[in-house]
Amino acid sequence: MKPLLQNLAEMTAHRDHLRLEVSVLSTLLHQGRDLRVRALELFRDGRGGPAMLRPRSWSEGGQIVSSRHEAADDPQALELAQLPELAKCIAAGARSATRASAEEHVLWLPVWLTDQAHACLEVSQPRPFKRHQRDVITAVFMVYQNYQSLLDYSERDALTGLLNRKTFDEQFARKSAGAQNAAAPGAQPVSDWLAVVDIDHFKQVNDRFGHLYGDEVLILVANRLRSQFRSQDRIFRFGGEEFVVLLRASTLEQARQALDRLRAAIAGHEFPQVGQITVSIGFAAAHGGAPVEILGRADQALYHAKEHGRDQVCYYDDLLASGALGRQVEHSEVDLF
Ligand SMILES: Nc1nc2c(ncn2[C@@H]2O[C@H](COP(=O)(O)OP(=O)(O)OP(=O)(O)O)[C@@H](O)[C@H]2O)c(=O)[nH]1
Repeated sequence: MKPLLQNLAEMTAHRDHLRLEVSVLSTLLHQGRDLRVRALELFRDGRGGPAMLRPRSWSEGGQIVSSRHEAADDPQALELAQLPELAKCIAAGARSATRASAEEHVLWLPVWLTDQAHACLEVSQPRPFKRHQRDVITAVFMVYQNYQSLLDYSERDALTGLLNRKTFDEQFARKSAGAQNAAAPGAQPVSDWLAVVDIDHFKQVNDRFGHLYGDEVLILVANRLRSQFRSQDRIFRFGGEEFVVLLRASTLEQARQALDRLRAAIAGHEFPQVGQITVSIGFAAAHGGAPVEILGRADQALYHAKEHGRDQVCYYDDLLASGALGRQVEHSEVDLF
């Protein structure tokens, strides 16, 4: 068995959330005989749907394995309410919950990031936890949670709390590589879309009302993006007044509708002092090329939306099919880097 300190050192060497999770589970697994460990992801089933959970990684035959499914499609997902002790603990913002029966003793440790529990570690064994054992498990968990929050901080934009560009570069490159591996015969069709959302005439907001009001608009638009999309969609602030959404939708029409709903929601919102603002959106399928090419396509569609009246959603393939891009790209000032 590896010494605990060595396990902790290995754990904090990871810069990737899933590897870090696997590493903490593997460390916890060494803290008792017949111990079972799981990391449960907490998510919502659709916008406003019930709180759900699903095992994302778990111990199996002395190893840690991870689910191959996305949270929303995971057949192992269940409603949080089915684990009432854990549901109560999360509702109360508490640090741990337990359940004891003749066959099993369970300890749940929710992972809190700011004021939200995104995941929960579950440790169980057939006998009660000894005091020392529970203290060690809790201490390992605290190191994990602190490190998670540092990692999370480095991945986010300070103003809006959305994921930052660096995180986009890392996650999108990884996702694209995964999609290419999954492009085997019989694999599920990839149904991700990449949208670039850009506030129209944002410079005027700053010029007329000042940077503080400009910042406020950015925060409110970010909040709107968060509430408009589901938990499996990823939202990034790319810099300035530009946001990128990686959207999961089964069809082109669903993606278009989701993006147009966002556009209409922003256009219909009265921003304090500033009044009405609009956004232009360009989007493209998030597969069929290198990340930089996909981003370039969405950017070209955005550029077209800006050039043709703003406050609209444009899809790259539509523009290509209609010949609209051929003319535009020649004069394009779109900067890919
Ligand atoms: N308040 C605030 N402004 C920012 C921030 N980052 C970038 N900006 C401003 O965003 C503005 C972007 O302006 P432009 O790129 O000219 O675009 P625009 O005025 O939105 O025009 P279109 O995109 O063509 O509709 C500039 O005035 C930047 O100073 C920020 O973090 N806070």
